[in-house]
Amino acid sequence: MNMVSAAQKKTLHTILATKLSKLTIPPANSSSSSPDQDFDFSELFGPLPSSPHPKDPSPSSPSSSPSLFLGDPQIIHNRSHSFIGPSPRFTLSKSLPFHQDIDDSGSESGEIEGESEGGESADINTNRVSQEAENREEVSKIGPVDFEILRVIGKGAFGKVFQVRKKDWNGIGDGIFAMKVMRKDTIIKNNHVDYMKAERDILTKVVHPFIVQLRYSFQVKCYSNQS
Ligand SMILES: Nc1ncnc2c1ncn2[C@@H]1O[C@H](COP(=O)(O)OP(=O)(O)OP(=O)(O)O)[C@@H](O)[C@H]1O
Repeated sequence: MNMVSAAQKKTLHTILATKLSKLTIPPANSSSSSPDQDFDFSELFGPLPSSPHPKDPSPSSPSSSPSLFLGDPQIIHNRSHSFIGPSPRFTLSKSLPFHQDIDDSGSESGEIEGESEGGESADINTNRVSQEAENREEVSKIGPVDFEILRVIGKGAFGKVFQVRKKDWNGIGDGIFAMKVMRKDTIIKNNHVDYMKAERDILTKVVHPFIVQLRYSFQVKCYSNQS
């Protein structure tokens, strides 16, 4: 058996050490000019309330500093989609039970789409068929004003996810939801429209204890911050 001599080992270590010392880690934000621009929804929701702890989502928490909510959530893993969405040969249903275009007059570009997915504590175990009928009237009124933004809970390739509380206007019921907000202009620009519609359709229709159900989806006009 060939044994590596101590001298050879030392040489290998030296080569390895030289190569490693030349490795550089690029700064996190060096890849694009303004990647967070697509994830800034302050014009829609205003500044987020301070709530550093998920169990204490009260906006009136006195101890938090502004940076806790103005900053982004801790990103554990960044994904980047390089694919171009599903093939257009799949015809997607337009008559989604929970989908409503709040602002039909707005142009596609510049609108912001929000989707509310039942969070863990939201009641998503009701019978969907009867729920559809029950909620039809409710759905016609659903929009951003019906949700109180509590905190940012995540960021994906296409949008930011907020923890929100549904307001109990008419005694219909409130609850904690996850609201995913995406910029339609970015989705269109990146050719991800079919992908987003497929995700919306699938999450609306699939009822499974391991898959969050999409309860509402709506779009609003983007209010640009022009100074
Ligand atoms: N219903 C939810 N309940 C709790 N957290 C959620 C929920 N939906 C999303 N999140 C959090 O927000 C993050 C971003 O979600 P999002 O759906 O935008 O992207 P993703 O599924 O992680 O990745 P991709 O954008 O590649 O599909 C998730 O990784 C998760 O941490």
